[in-house]
Amino acid sequence: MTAAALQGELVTVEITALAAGGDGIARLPDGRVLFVGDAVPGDRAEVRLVHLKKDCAFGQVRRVLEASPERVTPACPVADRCGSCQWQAVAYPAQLTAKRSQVQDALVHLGGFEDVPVEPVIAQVRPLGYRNKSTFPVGCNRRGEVVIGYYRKDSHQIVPLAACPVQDERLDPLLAAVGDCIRTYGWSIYAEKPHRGLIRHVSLRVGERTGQMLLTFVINGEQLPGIEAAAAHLQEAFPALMGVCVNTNRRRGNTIFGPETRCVAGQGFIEDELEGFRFRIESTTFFQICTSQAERLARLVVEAAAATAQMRVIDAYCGIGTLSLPLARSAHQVIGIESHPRSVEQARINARANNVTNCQFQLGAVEQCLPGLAADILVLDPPRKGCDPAVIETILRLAPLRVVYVSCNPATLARDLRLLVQGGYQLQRVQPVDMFAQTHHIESVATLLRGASF
Ligand SMILES: C[S@@+](CC[C@H](N)C(=O)[O-])C[C@H]1O[C@@H](n2cnc3c(N)ncnc32)[C@H](O)[C@@H]1O
Repeated sequence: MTAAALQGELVTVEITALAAGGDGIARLPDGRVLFVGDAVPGDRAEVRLVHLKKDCAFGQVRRVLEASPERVTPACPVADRCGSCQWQAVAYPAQLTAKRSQVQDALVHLGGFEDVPVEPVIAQVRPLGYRNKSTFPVGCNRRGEVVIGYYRKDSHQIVPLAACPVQDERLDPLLAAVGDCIRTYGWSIYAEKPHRGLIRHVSLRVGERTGQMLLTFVINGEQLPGIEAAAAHLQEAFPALMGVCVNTNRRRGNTIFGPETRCVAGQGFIEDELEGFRFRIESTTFFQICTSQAERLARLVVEAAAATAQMRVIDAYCGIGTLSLPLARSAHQVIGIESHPRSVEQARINARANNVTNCQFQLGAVEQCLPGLAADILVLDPPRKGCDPAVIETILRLAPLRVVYVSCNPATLARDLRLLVQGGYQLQRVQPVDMFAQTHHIESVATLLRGASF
């Protein structure tokens, strides 16, 4: 009989694959699945067991005994500590293979599909330096010095960053200058437990195509003393910095942005280009993290929707209209639905500024707006939690010819596709698109056709 593994014990294992959350997968001698942090498929490693459960266990690589051929030196000097990227040590082609399996596995195990048409992942042209937005928590180290960086995995301890190789390199000097600015002005730093102090997060945005930048301080208060002078100083040093904003978030908890954003210098938005359109992007409006991949995604959605000049398209969860405007080129009419008021406002401005006259936007939850509409084609791009069951019921009742489902979460995608297929749709194709190189996250576009059972 195999002796039971103990917490804290060191075990030697072979890593066979990467799991959905980013950990490597191995097996304990008793057969239990072991999820291993910082592992690469093909590694033989000494692993410390940190948490044991009845049916699985969790561990952390302590020493790589034989490195996998897929193991590479991370581009980031703090990759072993920073919780933002899980796969910096995994060669990019192996990341893509793992992401495709992740989508396939979710569809098979969570969606109950047998024969799944998952295409190879569309890779990012630049797997580093692609992030057009970074939002960093701000804290103090033990010496009371201001630190800006990402949280360590499973903690709220900040790993200080001088630069981030995953973000657009034009944001690196701005990040350093923002740190200097906070120190110079002596603004107090927010502490979670006592819920005191001002500066909580800083958010940096850059237009990949335009180079325009936007800086937002998220504060636990209304006023940041001296912000006008600080902003003027930053704008002088960074001519591409279009504006500086202050967002007020007085709530406890992990939600980054509060409900109110004020522009304190310049303008409260940047512009970027996608598929020949120019989009306004504010600090709190959604815009895909990599503009060039967002463009590929938009092309895929337009292709999959295959709208003709007679057709009406609904773009549900439309954000600022980055899919609606490209869809409007071939459709008779596009109706966007979005619950975030600033995004709807921006979507309308974006349509007008780009001379798109056949797009309308409704403010409200898809759950509430969709039942009153009719469409030939439905595009869905919900947040990670996927669609509310009421939305799926409405889709089955409205019965559009095609449904194009864009998802950043294979698990909820699999759940919702299953419901649509049970309701009579045929799953035609699933195309994963990498939007988040160096992390375990993956975007997918699924195309469904209304079946004969309608
Ligand atoms: C993943 S983003 C997609 C945005 C857009 N399609 C794009 O590509 O930029 C999801 C959007 O859905 C919005 N949203 C979240 N829940 C919603 C709901 N129940 N009804 C309408 N919009 C919602 C969010 O505000 C966000 O803009």
